[in-house]
Order: sequence, then C-alpha cells, then structure tokens
Amino acid sequence: MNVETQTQRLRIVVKVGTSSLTHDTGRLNLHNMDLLARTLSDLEGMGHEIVLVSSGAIGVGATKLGLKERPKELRMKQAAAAVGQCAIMHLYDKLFGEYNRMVAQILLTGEDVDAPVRAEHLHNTFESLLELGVIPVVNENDSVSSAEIETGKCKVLGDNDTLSAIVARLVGADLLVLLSDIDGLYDADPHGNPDAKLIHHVDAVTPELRAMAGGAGTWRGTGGMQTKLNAAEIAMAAGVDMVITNGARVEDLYGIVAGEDIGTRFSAGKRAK
Ligand SMILES: Nc1ncnc2c1ncn2[C@@H]1O[C@H](COP(=O)(O)OP(=O)(O)O)[C@@H](O)[C@H]1O
Ligand SMILES: N[C@@H](CCC(=O)OP(=O)(O)O)C(=O)O
Repeated sequence: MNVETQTQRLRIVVKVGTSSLTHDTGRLNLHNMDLLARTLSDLEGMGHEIVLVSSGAIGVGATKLGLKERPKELRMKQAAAAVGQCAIMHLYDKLFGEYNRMVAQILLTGEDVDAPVRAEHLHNTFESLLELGVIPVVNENDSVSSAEIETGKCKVLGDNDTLSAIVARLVGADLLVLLSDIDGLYDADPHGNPDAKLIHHVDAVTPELRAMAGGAGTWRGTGGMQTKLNAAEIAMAAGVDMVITNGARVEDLYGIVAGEDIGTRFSAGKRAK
C-alpha cells in the first residue's frame, strides 16, 4: 500500500484572520494569500475536503476605500465590508484558479445557523459544493449582520473564530484549524509577557485557561484568544479537534493534518460527533 492510500482523508475547516491576510499597512498580503490557496488546493488534491473561513472584508475594504483607519461607525463598517468582501473573493477566485480549483462564496448571519430549516439548506449547500470538489469560502455577512449586533434581535456571530467552529459543527468536520498571527495559545499574552510559554495540548477549556486568554493583538484582529477559546468549546463539544497555529507558516497545515505536534491542539477526545 502506498502512502497516498494510507493517508486518512479529512474534512477540514481552515479559518484565516485579517492579520494573516494583510500587511500592517492594511494592504493585502499577496504572498500569504497565494501560499494559502496553493496549500489548500494541494490538500484538496490529496483527497481532503476543505472549507475556508476567511476574515478581512472590513480591513481590506477600508484600505481600498482609502480610509485612514478601520471605521468605527456601524454603517461605514458595513460599507467597507461590502467593498472588501468583493476584493477578497476576486483574489481568491484568481489564486485558487491558478491551482485549478473552484471557490464559492457563502456569507452567513446568525439567523442562518439558528433557524433549523435554513441550517438544513445551508448544510445541503456545503455538502453539494464539497461533492463537486469546490472549496467554499465563508465569512459573516457583515453588511447585514452587524445590524443584529446593534439591535440584538437574533443570535449574533460577530467574530469569525466562533463562526468557523459553528461551520465545523454544521459540516461535521474532522478538524478545525485557526490560522492566527501567533504560534498558538500561551500561558499569558506574549505581547505583554516575553516569558510566556506555548501550551501544546488542551483537553478542556477551564476557567484557569480563560484567565490566560487576552483580547486582540493588533488593530487588524478581532477577539484575540478569548474568541478562540469560545470556538474551541463549540468544536470540542461537537467532537471536532481544533488547532491554533501561525498563519505566517501556512505550510504547517501539512504537518497538522498528519497529526504532528504544531501550535496548540484542543483534543475533542472521545466526545461523539
Ligand atoms: N494567552 C494568549 N496567547 C496567545 N495570544 C494571546 C493570548 N492572549 C491574547 N493574545 C493575543 O491574541 C492575538 C491573536 O488574535 P487576533 O488578534 O484576533 O488575531 P487573528 O485574527 O489573526 O487570530 C495575539 O496576537 C495576541 O496578542
Ligand atoms: N467578518 C469580519 C472579520 C471578523 C473577525 O473575526 O476578524 P479576525 O479577527 O481578523 O478573524 C471581516 O471580514 O472583516
């Protein structure tokens, strides 16, 4: 039996944050995006099924519009997201196309995953796309759903760490990988604590672990480690392993998929899927 036939084929959700998709200037990090498209296309070629959850709409839109900073006003955020989402998908379509892969855009609101009928349609759409060999690219429908955040009318997503875990649960993924601007979860935020140590394995999200997790590291990030722990809880409860790793080393995805000790792995253990 050759290596190819021995390899377990996994359904993998990969989430990439704004800080991995852009430079500090706010402009798209073309090198990283190309590497991401190439690596995910290759993993798909190895027989894995891939769903990409991509942030970046607001940040990229704000830069494209020439705004001096990330907008604070809701309507400007929503306008920026509408511009940025379009730019990001255009580039993904182009980059994945170079590697002979097709992408599809799925934009979600809280209502879409909460309402059973909508969730079922969504599930069927994901299944069909994966069956067709298409790589779905998911983001929150920021131009619509930020309104929910203000009115509080329905369950809010608000950050893509949580969204990616909900998507992983919805598609019955085997693995969720969060590509961040840092190597994983440390016992304190390394930006203020140079002696902080990387935690390699987590079996349960405890209050002690929560106390170690701080907020976002840069103006481009949302949520920091707090939202990643929320995601871990959702993923683990659904029987999905989750890994946090550095988006600057996209090729580490090969090792993570092979079960190597990279980043921080949250093991779902025996919890049934
Ligand atoms: N305990 C911790 N371990 C690692 N990073 C932490 C911790 N607490 C807070 N952080 C911050 O979380 C940031 C990563 O999250 P975030 O800013 O949302 O970026 P991204 O969207 O790229 O994941 C890190 O840059 C770091 O400053
Ligand atoms: N949906 C938003 C991103 C929300 C978010 O969680 O951002 P990030 O911390 O960069 O993953 C956007 O596309 O700008």
